[in-house]
Amino acid sequence: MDVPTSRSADNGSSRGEDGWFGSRTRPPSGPGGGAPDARGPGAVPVSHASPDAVLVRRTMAELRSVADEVTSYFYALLFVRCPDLRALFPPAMDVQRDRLFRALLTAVEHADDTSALADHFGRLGRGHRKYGTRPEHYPAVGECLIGALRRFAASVWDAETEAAWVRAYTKISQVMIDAAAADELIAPAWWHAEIVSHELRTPDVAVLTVRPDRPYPFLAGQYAALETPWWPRIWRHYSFASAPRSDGLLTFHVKAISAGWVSRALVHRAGPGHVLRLGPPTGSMTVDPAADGGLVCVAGGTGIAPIRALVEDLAERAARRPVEVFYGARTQRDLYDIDTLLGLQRAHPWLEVRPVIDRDGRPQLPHALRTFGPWDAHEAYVSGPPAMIRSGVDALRGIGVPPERIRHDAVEELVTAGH
Ligand SMILES: NC(=O)C1=CN([C@@H]2O[C@H](COP(=O)(O)OP(=O)(O)OC[C@H]3O[C@@H](n4cnc5c(N)ncnc54)[C@H](O)[C@@H]3O)[C@@H](O)[C@H]2O)C=CC1
Repeated sequence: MDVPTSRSADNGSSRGEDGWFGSRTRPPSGPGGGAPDARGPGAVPVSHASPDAVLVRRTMAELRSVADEVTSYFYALLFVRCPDLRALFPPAMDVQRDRLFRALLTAVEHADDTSALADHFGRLGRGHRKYGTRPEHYPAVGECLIGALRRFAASVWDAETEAAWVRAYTKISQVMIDAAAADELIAPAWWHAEIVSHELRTPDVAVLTVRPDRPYPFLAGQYAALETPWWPRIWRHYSFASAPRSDGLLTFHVKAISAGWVSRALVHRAGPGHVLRLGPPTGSMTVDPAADGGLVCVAGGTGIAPIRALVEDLAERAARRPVEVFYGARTQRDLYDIDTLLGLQRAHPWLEVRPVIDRDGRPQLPHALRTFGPWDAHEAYVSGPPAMIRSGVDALRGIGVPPERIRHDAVEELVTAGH
C-alpha cells in the first residue's frame, strides 16, 4: 500500500513521484491553504461524522506532531516483517515517508465520502501497478500500519479505534486492489519510452521527446511518472509539454535541480536511444471540451509545459476560445519556450502570450495578473513552482475568480524533496 504524502518535484515540468501511497491530486485544503488539519477543511463536520471517522480523526490529530516517527517506524516494521517488499521501494525513503502520511490524511479527510475515497484511492491503486504492487501485499502493509498507529497514538488507542482503522484500511485497500485489477484489463502497468530527441534549451533545461512502445492515450494538461535507467524505482512526475500527436510521440520539459537525481540524469545524461519507463497519464488540469469561455493560464518556468499542451490542444480542436498566457521566468534566458509560444500566438488570433520577467529578483506574475484582466469570467490554469501556484491562486481569487474555476496540480506534490 502506498500512502500519499508529499510530491517531490525533481525537475522543471515535474512534480515528484507517487510511491507507495504517493499521489498527485488536488490538495484537500486547496492552494495556499496550508496543510489540512487532521480532519481536513473539506471534511464532514465532526458533529455529522460517522463514529469511525471520529476515531480515525482523533488518531491522526494525536499523530500530527510525530508524523516522521510514525512513518519511519511503519516502514521499518514492514521491511523487517516482509523483506521482499523492500525491492518495491526506492533506495532512499524520505519522500516515501512523507507520502504515507499524506495518504493517511487524505483517508481521514474523506473518511465518510465514499465517492471521494474511490476516486482518490482508485487512482492510487492504478498508479501502484508500476511499482509491482500485488493484492497479497496489502494485508501485511495494513498490519504494520496499524502497529505503527497503535504505538504512536497509544494515549487514544483502544479496541474501538483499532476496529475503526481496520475497517478504514480494508475499505481503502479494496478500492486500490479493485482499481488496479480493472486497469490491468485495459492498460499496461507502465510503458517503455525511447528518447528520440534531447535538446538542451538552457544549461539546465532539456526538452525530451520520447516514443512509447505502445499507444499512450492522454489528455493535454496531464502528467505522468518517469523512471530513468540510472535511478531504478525512483519515479518523478512530468507534465506532457504537447497535446496528443498523430505520431504518438510525447514531449517533456525537464529542469535539472541541484539535488534532483532524476532531473539531472534526464538533462545531463540522457540522450537518444535511452529507454525510460513511463507510468500512466494522470491529472485533472484539463480543458472541458464542452465549455466555451476564456482561459487565463499562469505558468512559471517549466510550468509552461502543460500550458503549452493545453494551447496546442485548443488550437487543434479549433476551439477559438480566448486564451491569455502569462509566462513567468526569472530572467529572459529562462523563457526557454517563448519562441514556440509566440509562434502559436501569431497563428491564432484568440491567443495572447505575455512574458513576465522577475524584477530585481522579485516575482511579477501576481502583479501582472492584477494589471490585466478582469478574469472573473475565465477558467484559470496555474502551473509552476508551489510558491508561484499559491501566490497566483491568491491573486486570481483576490480579483474575483471563484475557486472552482481555478485549476492546478496539488501544491504539496510539487514540493521539492531533492532527489
Ligand atoms: N503542473 C504544474 O504545476 C507544473 C509544475 N512544475 C513545477 O514548476 C517548477 C518550475 O521550476 P523553475 O523553472 O525552476 O521555476 P523558477 O523557480 O525559475 O520560477 C519560475 C517563475 O515562477 C515565479 N515564482 C517563483 N516563486 C514565486 C512566488 N512566490 N510568487 C510568484 N511567482 C513566483 C518566478 O518569478 C518565475 O517567474 C518546478 O517546481 C516544477 O516542479 C512544472 C511543470 C508543471
